[in-house]
Amino acid sequence: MVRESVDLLIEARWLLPMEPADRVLERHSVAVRGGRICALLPWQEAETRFEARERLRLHTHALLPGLVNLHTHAAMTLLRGLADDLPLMEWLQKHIWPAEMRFVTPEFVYDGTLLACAEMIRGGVTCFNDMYFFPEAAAKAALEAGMRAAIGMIVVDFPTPYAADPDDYLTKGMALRDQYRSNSLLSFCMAPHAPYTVSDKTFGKMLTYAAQIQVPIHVHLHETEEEIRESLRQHGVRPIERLRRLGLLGPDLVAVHMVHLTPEEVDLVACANASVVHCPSSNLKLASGFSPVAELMEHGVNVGLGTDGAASNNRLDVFQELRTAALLAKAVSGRANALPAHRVLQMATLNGARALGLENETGSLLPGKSADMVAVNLGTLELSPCYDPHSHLVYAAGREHVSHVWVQGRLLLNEGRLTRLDVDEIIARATRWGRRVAEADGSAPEGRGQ
Ligand SMILES: CSC[C@H]1O[C@@H](n2cnc3c(O)ncnc32)[C@H](O)[C@@H]1O
Ligand SMILES: [Zn+2]
Repeated sequence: MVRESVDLLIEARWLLPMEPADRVLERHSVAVRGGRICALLPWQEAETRFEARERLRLHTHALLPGLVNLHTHAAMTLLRGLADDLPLMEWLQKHIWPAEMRFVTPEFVYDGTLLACAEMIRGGVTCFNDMYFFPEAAAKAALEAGMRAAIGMIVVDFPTPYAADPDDYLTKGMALRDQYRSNSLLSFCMAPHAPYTVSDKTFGKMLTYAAQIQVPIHVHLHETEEEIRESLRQHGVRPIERLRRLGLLGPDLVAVHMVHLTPEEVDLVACANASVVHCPSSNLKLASGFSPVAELMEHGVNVGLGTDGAASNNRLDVFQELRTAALLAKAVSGRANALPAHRVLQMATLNGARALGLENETGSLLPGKSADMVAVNLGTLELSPCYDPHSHLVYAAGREHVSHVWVQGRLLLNEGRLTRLDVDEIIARATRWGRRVAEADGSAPEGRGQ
């Protein structure tokens, strides 16, 4: 019998395809050809059917789709730890926005995003949904890192070093999207920052553009009680109702945070088929509150997971979000069976891909999809024995157990080592930025050995 040739054959102890959420394939292989998954089959069958150019035996590992970080501001790695222990508006207005006005340039965004990519790849993330200034620099860094990214065409209704006014933001975003239109790793989102920074008129324009080019609309929404109070004062309605009236509440909406929701709002979001991004660590750290995630999911809402930026988390660690989301859902709903491990993993993979309109490309291990995958070693001291790989991935493992990462079949992490990125160079650049920011902030870190 003539064997079919493939580029890569990976034998994994456990394959977790994520479709359906709780499926576990034991002692199965994944065959990859031309950057795509071509088959999932038992080790023995793979052996007889395929002739592999390269093979990998991961006999203590779980292999699953790459994690999707559904909301981040990647370049904020360079502002990590600058202002902690503050509520959202004080954090933004007194610390983060002034620092961004002063330091954010294309170089800052490129260096910060590359640092974020290195951190995320080491943590098993293959795709991130970004919202930040100078998105052209974020796109360049993501491509250099070999990651999949959804780049935000951002707008706020005030001038920043990136753009002068809403039309300027939109023109720049649309030009960037045109430039990368046929790139297989980059997709785009319309990204109005939040209800308190974007006017009705600007939301209207963004909706028109988003419908024209068929991209999701990525926005912070119902993050704090204060946001809702301000909206009631200024617009007479809560932000979700305001967006509904403006026509934004629909299947293309990717609403980040959604912490404070009435039962009627949960119904509205579900009926609209909108997606929600749950960012549990950011919500805890900024004391924003607890999103009713289990309730949203029980109503059929597509909920993904995000880290938010490194200045409000302070890690870009989706493994941490998996565990925190699972534990919080139980405490918030009062039910220990709320959000079982396989469901949380599906949130961080397939649901993220769905929200970005990428579910035919990534988010699960199915023949025909891109080979965006992560291997996690469950054979270590603290993870032995393993009865249930879903359980271990959510409740016991951490990003330190990620061993291999592939995007489009290209190996980005090999036995814990980044294959494309120069870690020392990334650290050196981050340290230089750190010195500049700290000097301006009056807290130069000489005493910390830098
Ligand atoms: C328009 S670029 C993105 C903008 O968002 C800021 N930001 C970071 N984290 C949050 C958050 O949790 N809520 C609202 N805004 C946030 C970031 O600093 C940039 O200014
Ligand atoms: Zn955010």
